[in-house]
Amino acid sequence: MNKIAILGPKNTYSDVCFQVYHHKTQHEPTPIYLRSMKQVIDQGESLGYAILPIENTLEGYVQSHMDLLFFSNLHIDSEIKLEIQFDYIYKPNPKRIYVQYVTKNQCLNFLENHLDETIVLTESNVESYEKYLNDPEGAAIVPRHLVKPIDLVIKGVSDEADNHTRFLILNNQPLGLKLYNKDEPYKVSIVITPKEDRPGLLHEILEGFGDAKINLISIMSRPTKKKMGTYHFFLEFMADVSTQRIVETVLNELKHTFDIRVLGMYQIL
Ligand SMILES: O=C(O)C(=O)C[C@]1(C(=O)O)C=C[C@@H](O)C=C1
Repeated sequence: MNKIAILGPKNTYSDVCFQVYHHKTQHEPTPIYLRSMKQVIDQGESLGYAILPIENTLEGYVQSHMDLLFFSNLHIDSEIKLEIQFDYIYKPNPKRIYVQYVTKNQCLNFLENHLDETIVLTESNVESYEKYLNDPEGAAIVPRHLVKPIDLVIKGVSDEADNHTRFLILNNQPLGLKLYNKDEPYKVSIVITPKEDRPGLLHEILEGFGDAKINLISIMSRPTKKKMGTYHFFLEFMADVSTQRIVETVLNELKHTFDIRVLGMYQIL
């Protein structure tokens, strides 16, 4: 029986994503709740599945999570986007605000008005909630679904009301096109690493995709962490059965100059 590594404790947004994944696919690996995103990715490789929040409306790509994905052997199974809502709950005259490290960057305007309290970063939103419960002078930014009627609360503290996070469901299986709904377009995520450094490399990549009329969704560069000034490029684009051949041709062509790693060909659930 497969297991799935999820950022815990239970009821994090990653856990909500797992419930939605189960509902949409009827696939129910046993959830294993872990205390940090690094543990989720490390243990996901042996457990079979893992859930990784990768991008947010306000924060953009979560760079530390991207790096975890790049340096793992996991592939992308599918993608789920969730609405994210944060409220602030507090004890009278709080001295400390517990907030998860990605959540903090989604609530910067609110926190700017709370400079007298000490910000304590946590690994997950539910950890923030538990720390608040145990601290008589505590406050926390937490998902709305955790707030109880007895809590003192300020509702809606994200920088923008329309806030979404994109989660990747990862698996340790061999790479393959995973289609939950046939005939739907799918997304391709790849990492391109130049074999050597010379002018015009990025132009060559973009030209390859442009000439084939493949519509790129995003391109990001991240340090390879091997040598200062060396980067790999993370690209995402949409494809479907009619463009599958063209995509293969472009990737094969680029392989002459670049190391190409396909992270996944997957559907948005
Ligand atoms: O702490 C949680 O609830 C999580 O699932 C993690 C996480 C993240 O790291 O992006 C998920 C969604 C929100 O963007 C904030 C936090």
